[in-house]
Amino acid sequence: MSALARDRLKEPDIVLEARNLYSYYGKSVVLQDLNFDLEPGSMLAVLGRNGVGKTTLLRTIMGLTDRTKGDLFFSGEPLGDRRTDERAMMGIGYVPQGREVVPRFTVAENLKMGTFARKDGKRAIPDKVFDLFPILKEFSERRGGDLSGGQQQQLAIGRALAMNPKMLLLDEPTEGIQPNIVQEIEEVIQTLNVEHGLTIVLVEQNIDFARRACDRFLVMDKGQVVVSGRGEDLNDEIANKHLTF
Ligand SMILES: Nc1ncnc2c1ncn2[C@@H]1O[C@H](COP(=O)(O)OP(=O)(O)OP(=O)(O)O)[C@@H](O)[C@H]1O
Repeated sequence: MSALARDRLKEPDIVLEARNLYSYYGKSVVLQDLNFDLEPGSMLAVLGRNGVGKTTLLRTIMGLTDRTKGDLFFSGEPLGDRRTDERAMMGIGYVPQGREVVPRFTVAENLKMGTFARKDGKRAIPDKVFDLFPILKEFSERRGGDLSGGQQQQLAIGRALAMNPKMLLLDEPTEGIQPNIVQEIEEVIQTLNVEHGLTIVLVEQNIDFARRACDRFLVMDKGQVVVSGRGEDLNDEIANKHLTF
């Protein structure tokens, strides 16, 4: 273990830490020299125009890009050579863009898939999932593919919660969802963060929600962080300069 890794193990007060992080698809570099910390129970918004590398950041945290350089620590442990399934077992839950619900599986079967990444071997779907999303209980025998977009998003979040994660990565969870469900999903995200103390990394297009809900934000451009700060400091000037099309 490197000296840097040893130092990080002494600092369990940081859940996620990136130091000089680069990430590649094949030979193309996508993320360049990212540096950030995430405290336990905090929520980080990752913002930026299309194609700047937001999804790639989440995929890098999950070990789903071809190659990385630099350091990434989760609860003080280096993630560098860990496989994706090991990262899930360590407590990183991932809700990808587009949800990736298995359409032929029932709601209950989709949720059960989430439990396979539990360290404690428990296969029961935690009550918390149904408390947060009662519709998933009601529709537990329906096929995932028959649910509406908003219900599929709830299922995808529920599936990630079924593994009892320490940190949740959410990629544009309200994209393409009807407005009445958007508010419901935003409320659940805030509940998970504020009441359940879950650490969250949220890729988000909705600046108002990011400002309201997040402790910190990063704005990315061409694979780099161009502005970062506290959620409440996410102002119109930053939005106009880096986030409007
Ligand atoms: N699997 C891949 N192989 C090669 N290049 C990729 C791959 N996925 C993404 N890229 C490239 O990496 C860059 C960043 O893409 P990424 O999807 O991370 O951006 P994004 O900010 O999440 O965009 P969006 O808001 O559209 O989802 C883009 O130039 C994209 O073309």
